[in-house]
Amino acid sequence: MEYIEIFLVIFSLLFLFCYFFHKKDGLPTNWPVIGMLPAVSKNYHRIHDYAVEVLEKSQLTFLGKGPWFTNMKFLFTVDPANVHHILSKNFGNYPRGSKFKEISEFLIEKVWEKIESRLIPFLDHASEQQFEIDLQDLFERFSFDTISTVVMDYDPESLSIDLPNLPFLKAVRDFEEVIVYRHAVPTCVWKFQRWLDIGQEKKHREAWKIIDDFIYGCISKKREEMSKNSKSKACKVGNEVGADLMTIYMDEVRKSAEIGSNGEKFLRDTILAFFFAGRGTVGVGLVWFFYLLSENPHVLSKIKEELDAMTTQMQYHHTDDDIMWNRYKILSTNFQDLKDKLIYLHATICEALRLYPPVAFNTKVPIEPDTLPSGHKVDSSMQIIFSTYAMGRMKSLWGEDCCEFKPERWMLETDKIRYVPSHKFLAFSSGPRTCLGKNMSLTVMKAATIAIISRYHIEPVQAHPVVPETSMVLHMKQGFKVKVAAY
Ligand code: HEM
Repeated sequence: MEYIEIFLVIFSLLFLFCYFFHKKDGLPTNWPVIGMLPAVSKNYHRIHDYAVEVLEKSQLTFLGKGPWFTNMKFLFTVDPANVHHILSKNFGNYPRGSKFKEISEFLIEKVWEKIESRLIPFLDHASEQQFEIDLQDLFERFSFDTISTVVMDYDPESLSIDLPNLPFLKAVRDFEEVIVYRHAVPTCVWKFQRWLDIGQEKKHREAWKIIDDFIYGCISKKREEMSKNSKSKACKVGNEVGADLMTIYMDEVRKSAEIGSNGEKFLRDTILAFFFAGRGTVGVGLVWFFYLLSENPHVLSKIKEELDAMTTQMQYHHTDDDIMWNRYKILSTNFQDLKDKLIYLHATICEALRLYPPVAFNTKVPIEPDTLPSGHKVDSSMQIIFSTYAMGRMKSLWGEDCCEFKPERWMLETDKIRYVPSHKFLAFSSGPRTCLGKNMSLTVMKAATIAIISRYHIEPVQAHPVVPETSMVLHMKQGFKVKVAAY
């Protein structure tokens, strides 16, 4: 038999095999040898929405398998009972202890400073010159500068009029891209690439060096500053207005015998963890929020109504200059007012984070074998994946209108916020590992929203569909192009 005939026979057999064994229920088929690779490859470009379809059809939990040689097993779940079990009840079995302090509200003044000194001048300029801007890029730069200032007391000024291309910003983007790549390919593949120092792994090494040098540079600069003037504002810690996280943690390292000689590395790791956790997430949260507002002008009007009512009702006697902008400023730097009084704005942000959670999925690996409330057995050979994106879009959890943007679902009739347990609204995770920047993020998002909607009209100029990228942080695939006009 000629080779071509042998090939045709094998091909026909494979075709018949695929035809008879292909599952007709819309769930991915687990093929011999290649596992679920075909279904995943076919839907990779729309992986988040594919997760919604699969999990809706499989009663909220689905067991996925990679090619046999990788021995990859994944349990995808959006079942609130499983989430509660893993992240709270049996937390010890799904490790990584928290060594962080919650970011405190006193840092909000630094946030407003960034709004006034960076965001507003840029938007004024864009409005005067009438040029198109990518709101995603703008918010990424805004949150990059804000988080750097809050965490390291350093403003990289990435949000300047000329939108500079900073090596550190690029290194951070490269680094995040490689992390996603490592999740997507078998461990042996990326480890081999690392050994050869090629491709994504070479990029990772180079990016890591830039980030490492930068963070250590900031630490030693801060040390110098502190030793030069030990009584300066920067050295006062605790609830002192103006202290950044690095200063607070340096004080912790100085006091703690346990950290000892690892102090420098502890500081680097802690600063990095905050930095990575906060940098992309806030920007992405804001861009989806503004996209949803542009699609739902009635919601924007209601936020403005609430804001107007607040600023006119509240008596800010302690300001001499009672112009509107100062009222917004006072409101936006009052942590308690932002938290308790702007109920509709709060509901709107929660609703946006439900539909477009900045951290689209999260993974855990059990230490010991365990049985989840859904009956699924898990062990240490298995990765458990929570799709936060899919969880916000399950009909069984949020009702038939789950894909609609309805801030009212977060409100009680008494105009109070409806309590939703964190194992159902997973945007900030749940249990002892809940996001430590949650309150800060909500505050930053509210302050930025107040500043923007009170001054500008935003007009989308999208010529393409707005869709999420296949990545852990839910970026928009092609950004969000808009024009701004000052009122
Ligand atoms: C809208 C914005 C944000 C969202 C949606 C978000 C979401 C999350 C999620 C899902 C986790 C859990 C990750 C895991 O289990 O591995 C997390 C952890 C964390 N987040 Fe955020 N985050 C946001 C903003 C921030 C900000 C601004 C900061 C601080 C600058 C921050 C600091 C942290 C830290 C330190 C952790 C790790 C907590 C621990 O390990 O105990 N986050 N965040």
